[in-house]
Amino acid sequence: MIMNEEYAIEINDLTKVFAKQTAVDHVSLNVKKGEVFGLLGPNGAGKTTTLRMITTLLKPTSGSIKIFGYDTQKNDKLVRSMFGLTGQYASVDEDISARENLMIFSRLNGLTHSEAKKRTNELLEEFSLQASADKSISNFSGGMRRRLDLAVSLISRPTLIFLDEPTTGLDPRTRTQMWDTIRSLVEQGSTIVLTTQYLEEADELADRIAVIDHGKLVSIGSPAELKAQVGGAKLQLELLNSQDTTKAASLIDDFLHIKTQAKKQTLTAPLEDTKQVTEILNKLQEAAISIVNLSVEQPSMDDVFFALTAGKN
Ligand SMILES: Nc1ncnc2c1ncn2[C@@H]1O[C@H](COP(=O)(O)OP(=O)(O)OP(=O)(O)O)[C@@H](O)[C@H]1O
Repeated sequence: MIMNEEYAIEINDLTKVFAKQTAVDHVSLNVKKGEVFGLLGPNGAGKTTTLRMITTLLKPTSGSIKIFGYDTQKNDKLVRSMFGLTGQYASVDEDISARENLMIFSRLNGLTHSEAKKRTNELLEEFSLQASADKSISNFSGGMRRRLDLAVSLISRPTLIFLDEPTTGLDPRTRTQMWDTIRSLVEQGSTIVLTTQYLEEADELADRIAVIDHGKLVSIGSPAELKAQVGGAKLQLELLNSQDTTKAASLIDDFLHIKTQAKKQTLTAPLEDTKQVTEILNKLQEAAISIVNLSVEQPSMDDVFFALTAGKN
């Protein structure tokens, strides 16, 4: 079997049709080894369905998926031993403690009793769950519960980890802690695929993002590349005197070779490079035009998302 050394996952023309509805529509993408890959999309976009197919929980209608070079439909058992999965399907037992859950899942993963005990202690420590290790998890907070879910999925030290909406429903502080945990997994060399509805989360964590809408891959790239697709930074200048507006606009037009937008004494112009700001300020100063306010706005992931999915929802 020829294995592509670069990719952890290769998805080719993947489609899932439920009854009449196409949940995933001819999606092709590759996930590189060692990267954090984000599947981003609104509710019902097809993220979970895609993840369930990659992780062999759901059979594709058509298309193929390879994990570390192995076809998931032909080698499902082998492939399943290659990754950890956590999120919407985690099935830890509510009535017993975190320690007992970790012990049970360790034994299910084939560890001996003493290995299971050792791994359980390591994971309780790594996920800061020692203090509550012996309490019933029905008393756990959402954040503790997520950490336990993640700990369970890491028992076998998988190098490929799937996280389905890892921070949905968590408060901002717990969400930040979860991000730190995810980053530390990346430092240890794991490849991570996560789904999220949060633009900010994708921006914070992902090396590359696939934007999915109505089952289709709308765009793929690094956060910076996606932002560049909707245009670069914008300069906004507020002039002291409104009678300078026309002159200032034409100075900037000549320099940037674009049409500056003017609204009263506020001018807005797209920038190719933020270094252009200094020269614009110099030119305005030479022309004795005073400004009272200046801002350079970078496009946000929100801008990207709305631009890419505009008119489709
Ligand atoms: N088992 C199923 N049977 C029928 N339709 C389904 C099934 N699972 C998902 N769907 C439909 O497929 C579409 C995609 O759903 P999916 O759960 O993959 O979206 P999602 O992007 O993960 O959304 P969310 O953020 O809400 O989890 C939705 O319209 C959903 O109703």
